[in-house]
Amino acid sequence: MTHMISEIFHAEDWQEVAGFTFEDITYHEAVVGGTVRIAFNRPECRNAFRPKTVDELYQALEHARVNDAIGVVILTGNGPSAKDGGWAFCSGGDQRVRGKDGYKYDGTEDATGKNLGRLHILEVQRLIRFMPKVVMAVVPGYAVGGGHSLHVICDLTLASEEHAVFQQKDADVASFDAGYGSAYLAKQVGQKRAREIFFLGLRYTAQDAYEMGMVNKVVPHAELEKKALEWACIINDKSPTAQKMLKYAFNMTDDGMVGQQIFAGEATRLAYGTDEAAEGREAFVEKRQADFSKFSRQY
Ligand SMILES: CC(C)(COP(=O)(O)OP(=O)(O)OC[C@H]1O[C@@H](n2cnc3c(N)ncnc32)[C@H](O)[C@@H]1OP(=O)(O)O)[C@@H](O)C(=O)NCCC(=O)NCCSC(=O)CCC(=O)c1ccccc1C(=O)O
Repeated sequence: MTHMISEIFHAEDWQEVAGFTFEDITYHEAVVGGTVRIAFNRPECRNAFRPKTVDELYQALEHARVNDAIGVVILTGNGPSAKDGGWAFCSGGDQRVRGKDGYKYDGTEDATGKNLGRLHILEVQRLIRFMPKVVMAVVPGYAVGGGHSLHVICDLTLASEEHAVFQQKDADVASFDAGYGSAYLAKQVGQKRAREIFFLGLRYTAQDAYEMGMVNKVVPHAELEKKALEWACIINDKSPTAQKMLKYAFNMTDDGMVGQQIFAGEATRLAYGTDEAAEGREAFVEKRQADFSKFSRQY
């Protein structure tokens, strides 16, 4: 018997990525190739993340990041909840395990053995931000708190017309995403709107979020995952180098020296592919003076 992943998941389009035994997420690769689907799998608590969830998410994202066959990562939430039928992308940090120093592992899960609290969802945010792939948030229900921040940091967001709810409740539970979740949000929707979203913590529909500029497309719920894979295929049909450089170019204006470093690193890789770079390397290895005289100064 096939285990149901999510009511709007199309099993024929995906195969499970081998080699992992995840509990809090599911991880699939598209049968057509080029795309992976990573999904929160705790629908009974609106896909809230505990430290174990974040560890698994980081592992899957890192696996996708270094896989050169992958161009698009779909990040979504499985559902609905068997308890009450509710849908969620992610409702942020699991408040039941929040301690004074961050979110706590239960019992033996803590690799340090010291039961140190974690806030490593921020490491996941950076992984999404800096990976040379298009990351698409596919929001079938609540995107709240740290879950809202995750959608903000993704390159694109598709949202369920019927069930998506965008809400920033950090301040209700005395938390604050003072990084991308707020400052980058303001770049998307404007300062007044971003401040409203955080200071009031109101609920917004997919259509509201689209009109504000933080959602790319509002999609009927039943078609959400098909549309996401369709968009992923369109993205993957284009030049991988162009797509990678575009993502880094979009990031660079907001990412300071790190953004410059990442963009420049990829420019260096492109330069390594030229005859000019080969001459520099070969001259060193052959212990001779490099001859760059035949190379153009065209710009
Ligand atoms: C999401 C809701 C608005 C949905 O409401 P509703 O449909 O009425 O469902 P409920 O009955 O409330 O929920 C069903 C069930 O799920 C449990 N649950 C929901 N969310 C959580 C959660 N976040 N943690 C634990 N449990 C959750 C709920 O208790 C119910 O359980 P039952 O046993 O069935 O009763 C609503 O659920 C809601 O408001 N949820 C809480 C949203 C929230 O406050 N999220 C945390 C915000 S803070 C945060 O995410 C910080 C993250 C972080 O690590 C961080 C750290 C440092 C800097 C930045 C960040 C960052 O923001 O990323």
